[in-house]
Amino acid sequence: MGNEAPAVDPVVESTAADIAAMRIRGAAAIADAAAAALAIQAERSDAVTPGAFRTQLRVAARTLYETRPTAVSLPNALRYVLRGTDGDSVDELRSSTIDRAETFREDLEDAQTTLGKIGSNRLRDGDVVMTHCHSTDALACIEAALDDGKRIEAIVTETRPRKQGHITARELREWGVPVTLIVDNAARRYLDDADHVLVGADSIAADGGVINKIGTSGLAVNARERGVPVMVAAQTIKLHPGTMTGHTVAIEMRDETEVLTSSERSEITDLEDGDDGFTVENPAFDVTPPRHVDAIVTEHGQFPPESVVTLMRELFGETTTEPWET
Ligand SMILES: O=P(O)(O)OC[C@H]1O[C@H](OP(=O)(O)O)[C@H](O)[C@@H]1O
Repeated sequence: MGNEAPAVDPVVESTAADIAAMRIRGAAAIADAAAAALAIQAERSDAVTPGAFRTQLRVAARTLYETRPTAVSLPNALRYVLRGTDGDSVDELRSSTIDRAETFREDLEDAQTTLGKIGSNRLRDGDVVMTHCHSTDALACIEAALDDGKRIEAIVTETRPRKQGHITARELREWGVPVTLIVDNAARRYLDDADHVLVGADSIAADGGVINKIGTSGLAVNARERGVPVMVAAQTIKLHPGTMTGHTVAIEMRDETEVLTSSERSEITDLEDGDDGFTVENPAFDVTPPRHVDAIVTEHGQFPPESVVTLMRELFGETTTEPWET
């Protein structure tokens, strides 16, 4: 009995469920929600010994970690908070965890503001920006450019299958930015009207490869062919330390119901028992090779993708076992 994994706070469970179902989505928002959930776990912990507190926190971190595999901001957030958990008593552990989570969340917000200012330098008055999916880091660049009085227009891809382009369009319209919404397949046609492609990232690999919403790599290849620069807005929590030691970034495969309804499926297969010869694949992300990316904009400055590894080493050092695995 004593060896059973301790129960985690219901808020941790519900945050994990919200991340998995994408009610909380976007790499930065996921990291923020995970840190907030760990703080609540710490605050409400019923552990009576430091060992029990730490075990409970590790189980909470693992619960959050197992929700979605691609955005490295999630493990980076969990690692940051857990490594700051310090003290000899439950009370000390509790308050250090809460403080650390708060610091993380504040830094996250500050980093996005700084990144936005840096990224806005690439945008000139009157520029047209093509976006893909919904990225708060990418939008921070546009917001900063607008704050500087620049007029910006946007071409927004719908971003199948979940149409997060609609979120981008709504936000840009709230800021008064003229928006043209297009289906993903129209991107190449409209690149001639764009001065930049601006996207976010879920993970950045050590070789400068950008892991972002499915369709980004095709868009970047087309942009290169059209001579339109591709700018990736990514706070340093999107840097994937594991890729420095040869790990690849797992690409999340999501449910086929995001792509087609069951009645659409049965129109295709027309078989009550299903059809073994018909498969739907729904990868949520793809990898854009560094040669198709012009700049990665972080809160520490802009980097050619190939040089991002230097920053990665500086910030993360050598990777070790994750705290929730021990
Ligand atoms: O952190 P921010 O810039 O907000 O978002 C970064 C990326 O996270 C999103 O993934 P999803 O919608 O969670 O699958 C998109 O791929 C977006 O570009």
